[in-house]
Amino acid sequence: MLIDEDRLHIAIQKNGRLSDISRDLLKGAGLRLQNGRNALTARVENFAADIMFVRDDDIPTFVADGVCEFGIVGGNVLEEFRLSSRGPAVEIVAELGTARCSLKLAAPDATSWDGPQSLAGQRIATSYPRIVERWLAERRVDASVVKMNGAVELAPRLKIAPFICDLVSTGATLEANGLRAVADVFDSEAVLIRTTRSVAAVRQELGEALLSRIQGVLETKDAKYILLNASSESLPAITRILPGAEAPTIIPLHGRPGHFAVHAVARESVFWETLEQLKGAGASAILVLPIEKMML
Ligand SMILES: Nc1ncnc2c1ncn2[C@@H]1O[C@H](COP(=O)(O)OP(=O)(O)OP(=O)(O)O)[C@@H](O)[C@H]1O
Ligand SMILES: O=P(O)(O)OC[C@H]1O[C@H](OP(=O)(O)OP(=O)(O)O)[C@H](O)[C@@H]1O
Ligand SMILES: [Mg+2]
Repeated sequence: MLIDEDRLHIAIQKNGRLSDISRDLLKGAGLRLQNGRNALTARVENFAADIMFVRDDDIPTFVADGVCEFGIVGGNVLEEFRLSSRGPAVEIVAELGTARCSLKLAAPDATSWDGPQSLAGQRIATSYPRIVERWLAERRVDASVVKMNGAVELAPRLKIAPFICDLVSTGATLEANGLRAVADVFDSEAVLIRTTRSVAAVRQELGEALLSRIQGVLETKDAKYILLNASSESLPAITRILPGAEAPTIIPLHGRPGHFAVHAVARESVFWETLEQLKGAGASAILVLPIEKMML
């Protein structure tokens, strides 16, 4: 497939933790991908866009160079790229609230730790040398950083370095390797990035359309439509409880003076506890409905 000037190009991870997240987000935005899992590119059937399936480390470069207008990548990979000399021709246009993890400094359980100065003169193995070097410089600690591309947790056992700095979410990998986290270096989540290079008008327009759809998907992720009935006295308390709702619509109930139907979009998760609170405040006939699409 040749690069087509009239189509958008979106870089996503081929195989790994971000692959399904990225495909699902594009699917949620209504994009139907043509090719299967093994292709390196896919044409979108119903939107003028092509998808590139690449290693996550290459995604910021593709977007910064303008080869792809959009990409989905971990904030950690983007930050490491931004600290490189290639310059920041990339902007974050949406935080995806998923693939949350932290880059943490860790050491074998028995290693003593009295704060960052414990690292002075030590070696630290990591796949994110620039982030770690910045963290050390901010704390004026002089330590050496050893780059490893994977299996960083093995470094202390292999005597490559007594400390590591790697991604942690549940902590199970650290525990399995007899390591404990001693400091948080960088918190990360998946992000949608866009090139800051100028883009041909047709692709600029496609980009705006895609972004608006993706923002709609993110807005509706936890959003629910709530309907309930309430008396005029209970309305103030009820509207205070509605989670993340903007001004609700309040409609008089036919044949029941002083009683209203309340319709509201809740932007946050609606838990059973919230329904119980609403009921306690005088609401009845409470319905919580999923929202399929939203465009603001
Ligand atoms: N344990 C985790 N929990 C949540 N998110 C994670 C976790 N580990 C990594 N991530 C996020 O997912 C991204 C991709 O992780 P993955 O392990 O698939 O990358 P990779 O092995 O470098 O893949 P590639 O082959 O594309 O280079 C990471 O950069 C990070 O943002
Ligand atoms: O705290 P945990 O929940 O145990 O997760 C942390 C692990 O997850 C990531 O690796 P991943 O599983 O993506 O495998 P990889 O090393 O092949 O990238 C990361 O590099 C850690 O090794
Ligand atoms: Mg990678």
